[in-house]
Parts: sequence; C-alpha cells; structure tokens
Amino acid sequence: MTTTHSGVATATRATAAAARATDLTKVYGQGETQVVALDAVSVEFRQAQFTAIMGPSGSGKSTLMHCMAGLDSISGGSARIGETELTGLKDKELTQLRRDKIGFVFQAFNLLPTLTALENITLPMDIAGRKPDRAWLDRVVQTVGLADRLKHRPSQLSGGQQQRVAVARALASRPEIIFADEPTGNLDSRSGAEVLGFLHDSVRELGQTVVMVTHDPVAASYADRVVFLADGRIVDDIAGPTADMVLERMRRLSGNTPQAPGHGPQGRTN
Ligand SMILES: Nc1ncnc2c1ncn2[C@@H]1O[C@H](COP(=O)(O)OP(=O)(O)OP(=O)(O)O)[C@@H](O)[C@H]1O
Repeated sequence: MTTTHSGVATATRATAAAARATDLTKVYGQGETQVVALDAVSVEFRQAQFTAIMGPSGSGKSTLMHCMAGLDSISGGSARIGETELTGLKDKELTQLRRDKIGFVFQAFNLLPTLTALENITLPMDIAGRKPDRAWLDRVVQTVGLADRLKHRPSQLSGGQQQRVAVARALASRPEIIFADEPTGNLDSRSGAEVLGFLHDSVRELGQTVVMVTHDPVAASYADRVVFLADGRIVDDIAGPTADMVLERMRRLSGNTPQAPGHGPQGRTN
C-alpha cells in the first residue's frame, strides 16, 4: 500500500491502466543527426494514480508525454490510451481521441482572456458540442476551489487561480487521463503548492489519472509514484516519493545539483 501526500492510501485501488507504452521508441532525424529520444520504453499509468515523470534535461520526458498523448508520432512499439492503440489512427481519429479522452495542462495557462473562468472551463466541451455534466462540473469547481471566481476573467485572477482554471478545464470532460507538462513552472511556490494540491485532490477525490512532467523534486513529492528517465530509458520507479528521495535520485542521475526541497512549492519533505 502507498500512503499519499495527505496520508490517504490510494495506490492499491488503482489497478487498470489508463495509458500504456510498450517498447515505445522515438527516433528524431536520420543518419548522423539521428537522436534516439525514447529507447524501447515500457510503462503503465494506472487509473486514479498521480505519476510524476522526472529526469535530466534531454532524457525524453516531453517526448514520452507527447507520444503517449498522440501529439507526436512513434517510431516503434506501441502506445495506448485505455484500450485504444494510437498507432494507425488517422489524424481525425487522433484529434477525437485527444478531445474525448485526454486532458492537458501546460506551463502556460492558455486561457482565453475574453472569456470568464467558467466559459474557459467549458470551452473544449462547447467546441465539441457536448453538454457538461452539471453535477460533475460542480464537483470539479468545488475541488479546485473556484466556486466564487467563476465570473472572473483571467486578468482578474492570480497565476495560481488561472492554472486552477486550466486544471478544471482539463477535468471538466472527465478524461481518461490528464497529462500535465511543468504545470507549476510559471508559478510562485505558494501558488504552485495550491495547484499541486488540487491535482492531487482530483486523483484522490475524483478518481482522476494524472501524469505530470516536472523538474522539481517537491512537485514530484505530491505524486503517488515517480518514474525516472535517462537517455530515453526508464532507470528508476519509486512509490510514495518524498522530495528528499527524489532529490537524491536526481543527483545520482544528473551529477548536477537540482533545486533543493523548500525552494519550490511547499511539499512533503519527510
Ligand atoms: N523535434 C525534435 N527534433 C529532433 N530532436 C528532438 C526533437 N524533440 C526532442 N528532440 C531530442 O530528443 C531528446 C529528448 O528530448 P525531450 O524534449 O523529450 O527531453 P526532456 O527530458 O523533456 O528535456 P527537458 O527537461 O529539457 O524539457 C533530446 O535529445 C532532444 O534534443
């Protein structure tokens, strides 16, 4: 059993795979300029689990996320979202899969300035012509603590609140999986901690599956599990991470000194 950030055991209830890569290989370029960004990576992201992906710069974190989210083609092996194999899907089918089954949170909040928070949250569903499930939307809004900010426009919200709107937008359609790429990269430590707390709550309280790329050991400590990449391969995989455990692994991998715990968003250090 794994005890999470808030002391609630969730890992054991997570069994089925929300996404899976098998011998996933990604090669960029040809001949002398060829780069093997992913070298036969096999990994599974289980439902209702929060996974952080870490590794030195250039280790393949973004490539893994992009290939698994159908944002980039793969050179070999396979990638699945739920039971759907991404290889062989036509562009239109991939677009539909991303729209229906995947939520994205990026470092930049990507909100539309002329829309209110609520309109931003429901925009992807409005575009898809889908009616939001009211009860679910209410729960999402409560979970991310935005109930009294729904009529505000992005410019009237703090950075942390804007990123919470982006998290709510990703959650609104109840995707199979949310991929978050450095979601706290633009936030101060307090706002970062808030957003990580909400991502964590969305896993624990709403059963969401979240996969997050981060460079920050403290951010990773909010996850149930951390997968480490180096040179396009998975080199470590730890459950119930603390910032100190992650920092120590990062040090071993990179030889550099990454950010010390306490300088990023406040997270678990014990
Ligand atoms: N479009 C591309 N064309 C050629 N090489 C690429 C491309 N995208 C990534 N790479 C290479 O693939 C490798 C993995 O890159 P990737 O961006 O996935 O690493 P990362 O771990 O996310 O790095 P960072 O932490 O710096 O964002 C690197 O060597 C990178 O230079």
